[in-house]
Amino acid sequence: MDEPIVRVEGLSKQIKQQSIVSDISFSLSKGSILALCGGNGAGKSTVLRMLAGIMQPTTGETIVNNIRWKHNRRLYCQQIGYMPDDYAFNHGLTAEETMSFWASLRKVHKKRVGEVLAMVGLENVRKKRVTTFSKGMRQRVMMAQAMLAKPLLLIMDEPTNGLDPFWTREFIKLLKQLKQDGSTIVFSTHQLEAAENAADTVIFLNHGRNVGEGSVDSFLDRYENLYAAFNDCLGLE
Ligand SMILES: Nc1ncnc2c1ncn2[C@@H]1O[C@H](COP(=O)(O)OP(=O)(O)OP(=O)(O)O)[C@@H](O)[C@H]1O
Repeated sequence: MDEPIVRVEGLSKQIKQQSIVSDISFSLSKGSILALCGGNGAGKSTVLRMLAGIMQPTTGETIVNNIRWKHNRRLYCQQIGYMPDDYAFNHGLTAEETMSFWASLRKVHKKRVGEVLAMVGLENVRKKRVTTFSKGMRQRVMMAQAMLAKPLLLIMDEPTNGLDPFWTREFIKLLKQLKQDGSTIVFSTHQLEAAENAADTVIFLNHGRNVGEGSVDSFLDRYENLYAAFNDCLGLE
């Protein structure tokens, strides 16, 4: 493997003495796509929040582009675009105004707002208020904001939630395009078809632990699909 661009070492999170995430480690080379897969409450969002630098790990380290979160949080976060699994939009703002606000915070040229809205198919509704958008359209606004600053690492929490089949396919195409352009991507999902179609490697999480990992191709050599692989890793029928 090339020199990894992302390194996660022994990441754990405890909240009120409860173990939420235990000893997660992985590394990613530039231009690779990792899917974190698991059911509700498996710990996916918690891992992604720690990797995004918005939640402090109890133990372990995250390193992106050789920058340790512990050493330089600001510079670390500048390497990353993060799409959370939920977001409360400001009622009054249009899609374009919402994106322009984020663009100004990140010192991104306004021209990029139109580019990313076009990438997620929202340029025709850019003058409409985001609060009038469907769940899937709001997801696409959040994807667009994560891509604004052309981050080295794109982290997306449940990006296909609320997307219809057309936009799920478009999303997969978009990820492949971003990968070709050199982005490294980590996304979470409980939709294993999305992982199968979009990711290079997967980690299966259960109760905050890694219960299986490998390349999608290596799983598909051994199993009919990722569902069968996931069930086997969890010891299910
Ligand atoms: N701030 C918190 N305080 C207490 N428990 C928490 C907190 N955040 C997460 N948890 C618990 O940690 C576990 C993992 O949560 P997390 O949101 O990371 O899972 P997830 O895999 O993203 O789930 P989902 O697919 O339902 O979004 C859950 O049992 C959740 O209730």
